[in-house]
Amino acid sequence: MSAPEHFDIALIGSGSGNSFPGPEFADKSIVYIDRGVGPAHTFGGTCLNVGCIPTKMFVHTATVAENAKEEHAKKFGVDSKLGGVGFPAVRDRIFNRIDPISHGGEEYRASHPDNANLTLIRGTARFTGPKRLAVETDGGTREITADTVLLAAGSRPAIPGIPGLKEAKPLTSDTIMRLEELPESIAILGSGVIALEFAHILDAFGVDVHLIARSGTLLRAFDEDIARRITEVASARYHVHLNASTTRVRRTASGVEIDLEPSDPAADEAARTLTVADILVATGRTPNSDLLDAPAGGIGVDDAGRVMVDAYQRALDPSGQVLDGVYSIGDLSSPAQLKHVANYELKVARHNILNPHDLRRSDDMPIPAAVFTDPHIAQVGMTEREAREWAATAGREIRVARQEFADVAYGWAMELEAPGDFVKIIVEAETGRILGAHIIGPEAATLIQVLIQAMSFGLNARDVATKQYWIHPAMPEVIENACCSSPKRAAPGRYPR
Ligand SMILES: Cc1cc2nc3c(=O)[nH]c(=O)nc-3n(C[C@H](O)[C@H](O)[C@H](O)COP(=O)(O)OP(=O)(O)OC[C@H]3O[C@@H](n4cnc5c(N)ncnc54)[C@H](O)[C@@H]3O)c2cc1C
Ligand SMILES: NC(=O)c1ccc[n+]([C@@H]2O[C@H](COP(=O)([O-])OP(=O)(O)OC[C@H]3O[C@@H](n4cnc5c(N)ncnc54)[C@H](O)[C@@H]3O)[C@@H](O)[C@H]2O)c1
Repeated sequence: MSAPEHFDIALIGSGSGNSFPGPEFADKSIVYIDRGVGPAHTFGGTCLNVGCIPTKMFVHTATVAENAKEEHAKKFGVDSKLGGVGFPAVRDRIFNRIDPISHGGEEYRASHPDNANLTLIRGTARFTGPKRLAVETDGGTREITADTVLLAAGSRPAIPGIPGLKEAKPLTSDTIMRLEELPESIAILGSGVIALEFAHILDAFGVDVHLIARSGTLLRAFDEDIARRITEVASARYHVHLNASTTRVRRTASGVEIDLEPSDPAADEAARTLTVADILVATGRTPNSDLLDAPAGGIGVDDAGRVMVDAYQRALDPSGQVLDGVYSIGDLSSPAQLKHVANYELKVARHNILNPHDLRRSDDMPIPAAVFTDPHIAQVGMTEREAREWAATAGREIRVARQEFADVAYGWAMELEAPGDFVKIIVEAETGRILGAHIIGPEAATLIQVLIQAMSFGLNARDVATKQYWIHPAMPEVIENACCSSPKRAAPGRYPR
C-alpha cells in the first residue's frame, strides 16, 4: 500500500467550512474535501444550495403571491387578483442566481492562485484512524493524513422509519425546490421549521397542503403562545392534521396514500387515509458523523449522532477528553442547526487553530432563530416555561410583557387585527434583564435584532425602551412598547450562560 498524502490541515465540508481558508494559512498545505449536497452533489453546502438562501427566495416570492390575492388586497381598497404562479419561472429566478455562485466558488478553490496551497478533492471522506482519512472519489480512493482536522460536514434530511415511507421516495428539502412542476396536492410530514416554511410557500403557489403533526400544536419546541398562534393561523389557511401519527405510506400510480392514526389516545381523532399527489418529509436532520465514521477517528459521537465538542469547538473522544488538533463546527456538532451558529463556530475554530494559546469560546451569546413562514416568527433566549423553571430554581421572579402589533401605528397601516400577532418579552423582575423574547408578526426576524443586541450586550429592557429614539411610526414601536411594560431598575450582568 502506498504512503498516504500528508497535509498540514484537512478541511471537510464546503458549507460554513468554505470560510476557513485564507491568507493566514498561506504557509500551510490544506486538503479541502467535499462530497456536495442535493441530487447534483453541488459545492458550497446546504445554506447556499438547498437551505436558507433558496428557501428565503421562495418565501419572499410566496409572500408576493399572497399579497396579490384578492382577499388580502381588498382590505386596503386595492383591486387585485392573483392570476397564477409560474413555478418554472420562480425556480429559475432563484437558481439562476445561486448556481453560478456555487460553480464560481468551486472554481475559485480549485484553480485560483489565492488557493495555491489548497488541494480540493470532490468525494466522501471517512476516518480510518486518528487524523487519517480515506476519500472515495470518482477516480478511486485517496488516503490522507493531516496534523490538524477541521470537520464541517453538516447534516442531511432524516427519513423516519415509517413503513413504506422510504420506498415511496418522498420529497425532501434537498429535492423539492428543483421540481419541474409542483404537485396539485402535498402532505408535509413534520411540524417544525422546514414544514412551516414550505407550507407557506406551497400554499401560496396554489398547492393543496396537508400538514401532519404528531403533537397538538405546530412548532412545539417554541414558546407555547407562539406555537398556539401559528397553529391557529396555519389551520385557517391550509389543512392541519394535529395529533396524527403516520403509520404507513404507499406510493400509487397516481400519488401517495398516507395512513394516519391518533397519536394522542385522549384526542378526539379517528384513523384515516390521506390521498395526495406527493409527500414532503421535514422531520429533522441527521448529522453526517456516520458518513465520516467519526468513531474510527477516535471521535466521540452523542446519542443524536453529533460529534462531541467543547466550548472551543475542539472535538472530544468518547470519554469527553479533548482530542489534539481535531475541531468540529456547524450542524455536524451543534444542537442548534442554524447557519449563523455554524458561521460563528467556524470563526471560533479558525481563531483557535491559529491561536492555540489564546482560545475563544463559542457559547457566550444567546442564540436567536427565526421561522420564515407567514407570519414570520423569531425567538431568542428562554421560553416563558423555561424562564419560570429557571426562576423557581434560582429563587428569582420574572415578568412577561406582551404587545400586540395591531396596537401600534404601523400595525394599523398593515390592517393587523388584535388579538393576533404579538411581541412577548420575558424579563427578570428585579433587574429588568431580558431573559427571552418571542415575536410572531411581520418582519419578526428583523425586529428581534434589537432584543438580540440588548441581551448580548447586557442592556436592561427599560433602558432599551427609554434611552434611545424609536422612529415613529415604524414597526419597532411594538418592541419599545413591550420593553416599556418591564421593571425600572438597571440590570447588571448579561444573559445567563
Ligand atoms: C431547507 C432549509 C432551510 C434552512 N434555512 C435556514 C435559515 O433560514 N436560517 C438558518 O440559520 N439556517 C437555516 N437552515 C440551516 C442551515 O442551512 C444549516 O444550519 C447550515 O447550512 C449548516 O452548515 P454546515 O457548514 O454545518 O453544513 P453544510 O452547509 O451542510 O456543509 C457540509 C458539507 O460537508 C459535506 N460532507 C458531508 N459529509 C462529508 C464527508 N464524509 N466527506 C466529504 N464531505 C462531506 C456536505 O456534502 C456539505 O457540502 C436551513 C436548512 C435547510 C435544510
Ligand atoms: N429558518 C431557519 O432558521 C431554518 C429553516 C429551515 C431549517 N432550519 C434548520 O433545519 C433543521 C431541520 O428542520 P426540520 O424542520 O426538519 O426539523 P425540526 O426539528 O424543526 O422539526 C422536525 C419536526 O418533525 C417532527 N418529527 C420528528 N420525527 C417524526 C416522525 N417520526 N414522524 C412525524 N413527525 C416527526 C417533529 O415533531 C417536528 O415537528 C432545524 O433544526 C433548523 O435548525 C432552520
